[in-house]
Amino acid sequence: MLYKISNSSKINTEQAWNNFVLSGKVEESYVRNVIAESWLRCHNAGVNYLDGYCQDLLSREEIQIFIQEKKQLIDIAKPIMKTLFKCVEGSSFVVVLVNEKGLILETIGDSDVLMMTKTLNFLPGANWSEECVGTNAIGTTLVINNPIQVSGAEHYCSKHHIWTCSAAPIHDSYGNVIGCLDMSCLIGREHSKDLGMVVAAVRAIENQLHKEETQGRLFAAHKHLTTVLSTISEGIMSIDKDSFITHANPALAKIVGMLPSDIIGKKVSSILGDCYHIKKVLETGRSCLEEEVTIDVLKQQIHCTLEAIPIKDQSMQVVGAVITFREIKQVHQIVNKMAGTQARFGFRDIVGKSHKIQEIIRKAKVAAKSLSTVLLLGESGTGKEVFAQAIHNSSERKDAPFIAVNCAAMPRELIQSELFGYCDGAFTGAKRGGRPGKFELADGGTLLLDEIGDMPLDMQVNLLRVLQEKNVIRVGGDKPIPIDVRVIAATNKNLSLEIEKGAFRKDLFYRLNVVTLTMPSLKERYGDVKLFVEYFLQRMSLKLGKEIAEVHPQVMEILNNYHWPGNVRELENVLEYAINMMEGNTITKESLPFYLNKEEMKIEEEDELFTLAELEGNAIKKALKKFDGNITKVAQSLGIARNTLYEKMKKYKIKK
Ligand SMILES: Nc1ncnc2c1ncn2[C@@H]1O[C@H](COP(=O)(O)OP(=O)(O)OP(=O)(O)O)[C@@H](O)[C@H]1O
Repeated sequence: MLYKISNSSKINTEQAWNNFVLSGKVEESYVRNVIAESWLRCHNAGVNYLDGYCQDLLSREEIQIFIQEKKQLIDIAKPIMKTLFKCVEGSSFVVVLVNEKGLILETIGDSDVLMMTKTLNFLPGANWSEECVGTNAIGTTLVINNPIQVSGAEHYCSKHHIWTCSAAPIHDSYGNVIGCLDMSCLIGREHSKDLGMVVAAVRAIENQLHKEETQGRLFAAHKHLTTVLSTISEGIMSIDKDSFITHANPALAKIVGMLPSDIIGKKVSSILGDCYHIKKVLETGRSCLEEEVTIDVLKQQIHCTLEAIPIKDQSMQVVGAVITFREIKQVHQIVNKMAGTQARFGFRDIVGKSHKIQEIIRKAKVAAKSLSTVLLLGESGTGKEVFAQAIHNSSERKDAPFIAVNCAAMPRELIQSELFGYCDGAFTGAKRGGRPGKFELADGGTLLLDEIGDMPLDMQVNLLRVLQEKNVIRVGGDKPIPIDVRVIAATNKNLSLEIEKGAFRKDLFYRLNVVTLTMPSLKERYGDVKLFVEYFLQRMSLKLGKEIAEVHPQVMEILNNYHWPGNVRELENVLEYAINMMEGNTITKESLPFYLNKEEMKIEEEDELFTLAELEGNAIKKALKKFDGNITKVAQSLGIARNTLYEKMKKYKIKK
C-alpha cells in the first residue's frame, strides 16, 4: 500500500495539526489515519513538536563502524541512489539511505538542500526515527513497513513543515526490513511521482541484494561441496551431456596424474580413453555400478572400479553424469579387510620365548625394514604365514595390501591368470574389461607366495621374469604394467633337493634366497608349548564363550613330550579337540585325541629299552622342557646339584 497525499487537504492538515498540538485530539476527517496514528505515537513518546532538530547523532568513530556493518547495502544502493538523483538533480532534492533503526547511512543531494538539512542534523549517523524527530517519511515508513509520503504539516515537528518526503522500506530475501530509502525536497513542487520513483529504486536495490544473497548462498554451497569432495578418497568427476568434464576432485586428479584445473573443460575421452560404460550412461540414463575397468592414463593402465550416475533435469533428460573411480588396490584393501585376509599378525602377537624363535624374530624384524625378497623355510604349521604377516605389518608397506597366494592350491591352468591377470577377451569366459592378477592387487604392498616349492616349472620362468623386470603382462595382453611388490616366498619343501630333482629352477631359488629365515619346528622350541597352550586356550574360550579351561599336569606332560610333526597348527587342533571333549572345566588325559595317549604309552614302552645313560639324558631333557630351561628348578626336580647338572648336560651334549 502506498500512502500518498492530495494537494486539496494541505490547509486542513495545517489546522488539524494546530488543533492536535493544542488539544491532543485528531480531527480524523482532515488527517489521514496513518498520519493520525503516527502523531499519537509521537505524542505518547513525548516528542517536542516545536523542535525537529535531531539530537541523537553518532560520533565519528561510531559512524565508521555502523557504515562498515551496512557496507553491502550501501555498495548496492549507492549507484541506484545516484541514478535516482540524476532524475531530479537541480530541483533541490536529497536522496537518503537509512538503516532499519532510522539512522542515516548515506545522502546524495543538491548543495542548497544539503546545507538546509545540515541545520536539522539530517546527516549520516543521525537518528530519524519517529521517537526522535516525530512523524517523518523515514521514521514512519519503518514503523508501518510500507511506502509513505509525508508532506508539510503532516510532519509532527513544526521545523519539518516546509518539507515533502517520500520513503519506502527495503527488505532482505526473508522479508525483514533492513532499512529504507527516502527522497526529500522543499514543499511546493509537483510531488506526485516522487513516491513511485522511490519505490522503483527500492525494488532495484532489493533485486540486486537478493541476487547477491543467492550468489553468496550458491558460493557457500559450492565451497561446501568442493570441500567435501576434496576429502573423499575416491576420484570423482562430473561431466555434461557432451562428455565435457565440469568438475574433478583432487583424488581423481591424483589418479590421472594431472591438475584438476587441467582436467576441467576437457572431453572425458581425452583423459581416460574411450569408456563404453560412461557413453552408455549418457545414452540410456541408466546408472552403472561397480564395473571393473582399465583406463589408459598417460601411457599407463590404471585398474579401477567405476560407478557412473546420470544427472537428469526436471523433464528427466540426461544432462550429464557423476563418475566415481576407485583404484583397484584401494578396493582390494577394503575387500581384504572385509574378507579378513589382511595381515593381522604383528611381531608382538607372535607367541614364543624360546631362544630359537626369538632369534628368528630378531632376523625377521631386520628383514622387515629392508626391501629384499624373503624366503621362509620350515615344516608345515611352524608359522611361516604368521611371520610373513608380521614382516608386512612392520614394514613401510603396512598400509598397502597384503595378499597371500597358495601356489599348491591353485589349478595349474589358472595360476598364470591368477598371478598376472588377464585382458578383455583373453579366453572364453573372461570377464569383460579383464581382471588384475594378485601382483597388481598387491601393488605397493606384499605378496606371499606360499608353497612356492609346488609351483610348476613353466610358471617359475614367468615368475622370475616378473621379479627381475618389476612388471607384469596380463594374459592376452602385451603391455607391461609396472608393479611395486615385496615378495615373500614360503615352502616346507627342501628346495635344494627339489633343484637336484629338477623340480625347482636354480635361478629362481637364487632370486628368492636373499634373506632366508628357517622356522624352528615346535619340538625344537623348548618351553613354547606351554605358552601356546595358554594362548590357544584363552583364544578358544573367548571364541566359544567358555571359561578358560584348566589343564591337568599329566596333560601338560604329554603335550611337552610329544614330537609335534604338524607343529603349531597340530597343537592348535589338539587343543580345540580337547576343549570340545573335556568334561567340566579341566582338560584331562581323556580329553586328548587317542593318538597322543598312545604316544605316551609308546614312550613308556620304549623307555624300558634305554640304557641308564640314555635314561639319565632323557630325564634331563624332559626336566629342561618342563621348567623352560630354568637350571635351578631342573636341578631341584632331579635331586642333583646345579654343577652336577651342568656336568651331565655337557657329557650328554644337551643344550639349554
Ligand atoms: N608364533 C605364533 N603365534 C601365534 N600363532 C601361531 C604362531 N605360529 C603359528 N601360529 C598359528 O599356527 C597356525 C599355523 O601357522 P601358519 O599357517 O603360519 O604356518 P605355516 O608354516 O605357514 O604352515 P603351512 O606351511 O602349512 O602353510 C596358524 O593358525 C597360526 O595362527
